[in-house]
Amino acid sequence: MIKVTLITGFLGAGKTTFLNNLINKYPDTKFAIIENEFGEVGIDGGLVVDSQEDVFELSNGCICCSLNGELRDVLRNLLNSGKEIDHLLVETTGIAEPSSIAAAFVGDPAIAKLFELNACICIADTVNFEQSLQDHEVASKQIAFSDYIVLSKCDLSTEDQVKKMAFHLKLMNPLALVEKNYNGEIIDKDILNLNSFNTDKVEERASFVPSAHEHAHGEVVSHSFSFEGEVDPVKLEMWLSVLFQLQFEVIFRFKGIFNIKGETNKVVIQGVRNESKINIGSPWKEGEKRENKMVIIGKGIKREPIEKKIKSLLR
Ligand SMILES: Nc1nc2c(ncn2[C@@H]2O[C@H](COP(=O)(O)OP(=O)(O)OP(=O)(O)O)[C@@H](O)[C@H]2O)c(=O)[nH]1
Repeated sequence: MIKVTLITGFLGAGKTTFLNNLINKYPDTKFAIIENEFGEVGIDGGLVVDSQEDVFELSNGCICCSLNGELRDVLRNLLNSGKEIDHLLVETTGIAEPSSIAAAFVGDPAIAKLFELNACICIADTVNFEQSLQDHEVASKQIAFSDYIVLSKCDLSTEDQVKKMAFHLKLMNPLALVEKNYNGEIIDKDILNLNSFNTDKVEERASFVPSAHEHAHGEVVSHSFSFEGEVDPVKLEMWLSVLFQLQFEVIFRFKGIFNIKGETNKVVIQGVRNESKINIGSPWKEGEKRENKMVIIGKGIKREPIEKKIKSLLR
């Protein structure tokens, strides 16, 4: 299995700088890198530090739309090349939606068998981020989808600005870890093994989610819910399939841990665009409060209908 780390973030946020530092931090890891650029001529590939690495460029389009088929071809070619690869880094264009790229790794069984999506990292520029958020919805989608948010250019902002931004981002995406970064240096963390899509990691992060919370940024809102009771699996499945099929354009991220009727273990569900990933988590411990937890981040999502829906799931 080749682990995959997606690196997203708005235009000029510091993605290539971060990626280069990542490559330097792991000299013994054999990387393959996919650089996606929107213009006709790819230049980011040339900016990657170590020419020893296999750099694939997907230019003149954005992987999340027109190039998704091409991404699949590159992945297949990578496998067929017979090259030894430990880890794949995918740097998206600044205007890409990471969820649709992630969906290629989760939704295509041939790819999912060989590539394991490990984490999605968003580089958020402390200097220009507020403006990008206001002007471009995709900047919110990148934050909403990521498991790990790195604040870049902290050396160019005041400590107070950085603190405020970190606080704000945690409200926007209560599931993500937010870290400060100065000049692209790598934080002292095992970035290649964040394992954010693993069931136990989702469970761990969910324990930090507030029980009831709403945070809005323009039209983008993040809702968290926490409720007791046994959830009916058929009703839950029906609701989520409708939600993911019909509303994936407005739901940027979904993660939930459920206490399902008749299940001795937690059930962990993650939404990646119109795909959902259902896993059996750890067993409920004796005496543990069997609390369902759910986070939904998206555009213009109202809280009340979901609260009503929750009640019907418990009946
Ligand atoms: N001072 C400072 N500059 C940074 C930092 N991170 C990146 N930069 C600079 O910001 C500029 C853009 O950085 P890149 O790494 O190319 O950004 P990117 O997100 O890959 O850019 P695009 O591919 O165009 O979207 C470069 O001049 C970097 O040197 C940082 O933490 N501090």
